[in-house]
Amino acid sequence: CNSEVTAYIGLGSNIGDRKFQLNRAVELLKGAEKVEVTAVSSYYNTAPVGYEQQPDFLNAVVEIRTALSAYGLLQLCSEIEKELKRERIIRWGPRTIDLDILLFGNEIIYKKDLVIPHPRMHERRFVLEPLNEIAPEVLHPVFNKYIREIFHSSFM
Ligand SMILES: Nc1nc2nc(S)n(CCO)c2c(=O)[nH]1
Repeated sequence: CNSEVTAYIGLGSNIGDRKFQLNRAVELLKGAEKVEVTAVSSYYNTAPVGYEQQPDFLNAVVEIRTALSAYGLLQLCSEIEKELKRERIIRWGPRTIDLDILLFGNEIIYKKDLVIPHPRMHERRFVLEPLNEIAPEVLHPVFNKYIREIFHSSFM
């Protein structure tokens, strides 16, 4: 397995059939070239963070093994978002899905269009709870703390 990494993607949806939306995103990741889905967290209903005047989200985290580069994975995530936003079932109207790259192996990337680890993941229970469920022993390469430590310390 030349140059494959384990990466973690955060999924979030708060418009339309949220569960269907997350399931579709997982299916599209499973069907993607150079991507193997190795774990999917439970789906968590979470209160909106940032802008409160919107519906609750359904959030999850997916673990993948991938031979894609970080930019290749970013491209795949935006393709999946576009694909799902394009799909419309009349009764629900627009669908919303976000795919955020949380971790990409131990890589630290700080570019205008790509920052990894995700800069706000350590402040977000809607990320930490599903991530801790499937990857408590993963090390955050910037904080050098295990996900379970960050998750538990975020409730001090
Ligand atoms: N609970 C919750 N709040 C959020 N605020 C924003 S922005 N987002 C979108 C993150 O990409 C979320 C989310 O996914 N879940």
